[in-house]
Amino acid sequence: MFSVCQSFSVGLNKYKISTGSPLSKLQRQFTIQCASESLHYSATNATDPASVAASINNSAFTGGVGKTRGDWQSSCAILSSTVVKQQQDNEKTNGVENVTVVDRDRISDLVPTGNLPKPLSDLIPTPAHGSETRVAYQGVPGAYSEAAAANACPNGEFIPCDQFQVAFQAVELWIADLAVLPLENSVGGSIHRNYDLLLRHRLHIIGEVQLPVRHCLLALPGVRKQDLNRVISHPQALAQCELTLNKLALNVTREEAYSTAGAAEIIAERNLRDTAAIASERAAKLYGLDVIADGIHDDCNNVTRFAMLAREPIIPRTDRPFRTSIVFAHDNGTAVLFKVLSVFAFRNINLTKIESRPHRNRPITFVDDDNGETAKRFEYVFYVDFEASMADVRAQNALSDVQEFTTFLRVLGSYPIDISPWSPSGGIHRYDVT
Ligand SMILES: O=C(O)C(=O)C[C@]1(C(=O)O)C=C[C@@H](O)C=C1
Repeated sequence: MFSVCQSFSVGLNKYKISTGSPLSKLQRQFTIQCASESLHYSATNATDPASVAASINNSAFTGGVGKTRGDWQSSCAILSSTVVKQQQDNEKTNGVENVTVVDRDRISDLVPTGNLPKPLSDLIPTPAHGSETRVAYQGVPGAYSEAAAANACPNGEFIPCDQFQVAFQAVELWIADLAVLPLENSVGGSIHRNYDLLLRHRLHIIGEVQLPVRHCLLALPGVRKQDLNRVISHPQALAQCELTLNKLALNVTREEAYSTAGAAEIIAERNLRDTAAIASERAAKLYGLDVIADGIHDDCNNVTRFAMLAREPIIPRTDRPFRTSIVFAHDNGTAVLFKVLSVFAFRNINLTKIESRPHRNRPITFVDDDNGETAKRFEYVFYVDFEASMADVRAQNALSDVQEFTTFLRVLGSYPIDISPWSPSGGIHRYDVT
């Protein structure tokens, strides 16, 4: 028997939750009703309707998306199911889509509160443990990732991790509240490892940091460029400085290190007088090295985009520019990728990034061609970023359509775009060799 226990509202929609009998020790079935439909939801560890309401609100836009439209609505679009329906009717009559703000608590959020963007940090949840937000990053102090973490959370406590995966795990295991990890660089391109890890872990993107990266060549005090046999750094940093290193005409081999600042640390610890590191000025100060060439990155607009990852998503809004990141896969079909991308184009939603990675569970399929021969086809998952908030009905409807063409769809996060003032990171022709 179900009994009505709790009502809650999401934007303009009112919902009632009824609790049912337990499915198991840990699971209980709940029914959520709104004016137009009834959805079933079973929650692990949830014992009361209030915590179900909270977890629904949290997972609403970000959970993995099920196979059917019903699953999709219960996991992703519940916050706006009525709004979407009304909107679709409007679309039919007007051919135009409006932007609707959906916020779980306050109708006043329907009204944008000002012209200026708010700082990113006002969306970072306050940690329950009461102390500073703990931010995991890959590398050691002096790494660009540490600078990005400080940018994301100026008063944070920073936790260095030796691998990207460890930073993911630090958040999952509650050692950290956030992880700040690089996704792409304007010169070096995508950091594929982190795209793969996003899919393997269940963290949510809650923000981004676009960090201008200014590389320096560092060596022990007194070392001149003609003393060098080796330059060591993170592979991204080596790639970002490739042309400039050639121009400097150093007679050096290039070797990879796990972090730019880690490379500086190695030189200091081992007293390597024939080796330079590509790293930040801060790394030079921390490890007692000299800057022997400053601004050695190939492009003065050298920017790395970092994702802020958390265990819980943030509630998307429309009072500032938002980006949404999704990942999807599809089965064989004609022009599926084109169809998927067109759902954004038709709604005037700007795509800012597309990345494909091998489909881990199904990297290759075999297809019979017209000559009766079997060909191998590579299979991919696609990561797409687009400029719209999941609180925007255009984005909700676009994803509803994407669902039609795909076999797997997950919203990795809907988060404010970093629009902090731009200062170039110096660069080519600006180095000064001693
Ligand atoms: O080694 C560092 O300092 C890092 O923070 C890593 C990293 C990266 O992975 O791309 C971050 C920013 C720069 O693009 C170079 C390296």
